[in-house]
Amino acid sequence: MTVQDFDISTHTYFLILRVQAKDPVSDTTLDLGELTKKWTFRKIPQNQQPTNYTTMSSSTPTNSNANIPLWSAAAVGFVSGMVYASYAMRLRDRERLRNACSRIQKHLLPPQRMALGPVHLTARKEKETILVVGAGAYGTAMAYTCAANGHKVVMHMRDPQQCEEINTNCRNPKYLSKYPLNPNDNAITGICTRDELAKYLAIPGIIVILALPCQKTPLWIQQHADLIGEDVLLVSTAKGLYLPTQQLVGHAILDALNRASQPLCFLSGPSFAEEIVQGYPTAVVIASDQLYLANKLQRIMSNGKTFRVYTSQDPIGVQLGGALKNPLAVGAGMIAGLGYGTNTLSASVTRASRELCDLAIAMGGHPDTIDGLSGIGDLMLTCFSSQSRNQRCGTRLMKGHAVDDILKDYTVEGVPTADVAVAYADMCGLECPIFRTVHALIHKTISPEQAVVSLMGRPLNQETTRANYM
Ligand SMILES: NC(=O)c1ccc[n+]([C@@H]2O[C@H](COP(=O)([O-])OP(=O)(O)OC[C@H]3O[C@@H](n4cnc5c(N)ncnc54)[C@H](O)[C@@H]3O)[C@@H](O)[C@H]2O)c1
Ligand SMILES: O=P(O)(O)OC[C@H](O)CO
Repeated sequence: MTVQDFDISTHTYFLILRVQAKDPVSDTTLDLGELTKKWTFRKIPQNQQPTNYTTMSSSTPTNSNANIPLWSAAAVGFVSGMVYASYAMRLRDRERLRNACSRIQKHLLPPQRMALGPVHLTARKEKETILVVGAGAYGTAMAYTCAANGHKVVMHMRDPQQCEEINTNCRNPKYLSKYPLNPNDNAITGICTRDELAKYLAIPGIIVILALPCQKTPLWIQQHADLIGEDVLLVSTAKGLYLPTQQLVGHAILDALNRASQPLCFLSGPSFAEEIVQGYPTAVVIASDQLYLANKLQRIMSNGKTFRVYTSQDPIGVQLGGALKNPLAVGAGMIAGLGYGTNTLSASVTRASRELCDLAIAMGGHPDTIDGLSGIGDLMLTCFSSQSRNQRCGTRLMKGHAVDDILKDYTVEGVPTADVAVAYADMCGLECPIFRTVHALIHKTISPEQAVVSLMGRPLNQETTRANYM
């Protein structure tokens, strides 16, 4: 941040401020705004002075009087803001930088703030290399989003034919095949061999988006741990709880790497893959213990029009919200499969949201996170839309389809996650009647008729009583 120039004459003060800062992540200079007007500081009679800010005016100086104390106050404001901003930059914290810039702006009158313009941390300009692991529906949507923003995107998949098709015809033959994979003329490359994977994973600064089903993610990581450097940024999009060890997927990834830490982010929120590619405005959240990692991905993936990324420093809550909504969406589908109507669905989703909050908070999530995109937001999306595979699975189960047949047709994270959710509820001493009923219906330990009686016939109580605790 630099003061380019200022000039003080007896009656008039000319300020030309250019406000810049260095982005610690991209190492580029960010333009935060510019004050190019000539400001005149004039003395206002005591009884006309506003109480809480320094008065300046951009009118041409005529009879205005010099007012050194006012200028001093403004200068102190700017300098304190700059000191705070340089401190923020040392901390590599863009939020603090934003706050520092707001502090500077507080010393300006509203029209002057408008002249300066809003404080924008401009979008990252450099292009990244991004490796998307998994060429399913969500991997394709993630690759598309990153490629549309101009990044170099490579998708890794197991199937050589699928890979060939992507590289020759620019389409994923298995998922979202209607959409050409060259948004903004930036073609996505397919790779399928371990050697190619090793080559890309060795690129300094490579970002790896993991778009595999939750139950497959730790195994893939374990098989490729030797290729994944300790500074490779991993972004998990899996929305599930890992059944073999009953872990959050992040913990399972670290165990699979056999490392205590790794740059790791979690992307979650209400986002059907196809709607992303269709360009329907979509908002997601990316969480990391290290906020700067989430901030970095926020700038890489957001596009200002159709894809908006929020950041979070609650990776536990974001993982729990995205995973636990899935068995509840299976339950919503069961209601449709049993032929019930909107009363039943609305009541069930409302009570399900209470269970989701109670369980996620008991397991370490933050309440605000569960109220957000990765909790209630995604619960709404999947419970109310038959686009949801979890929702469709519930409907098919109630129509007599076998769960194994459904799982052969498509990924349903809610099925294995229901088992872990019930284990978590036991560990926390939570009643969670909807989770338990969905789990029992999936495993056919109760009939649909018994399920209705067990939910509707529970002891009567107040709506807001935290009766969920056993
Ligand atoms: N589809 C969506 O709209 C959506 C939205 C948000 C989040 N998600 C989450 O993203 C994750 C992936 O879901 P999806 O919809 O892309 O699933 P999908 O079934 O469409 O695709 C999964 C892909 O993973 C590949 N795969 C499976 N096992 C593998 C292994 N062992 N090694 C390598 N590749 C393997 C499959 O071949 C397939 O290409 C899930 O956790 C899901 O909840 C999906
Ligand atoms: O199709 P589903 O049920 O796996 O849901 C996909 C995503 O989780 C929606 O955000």
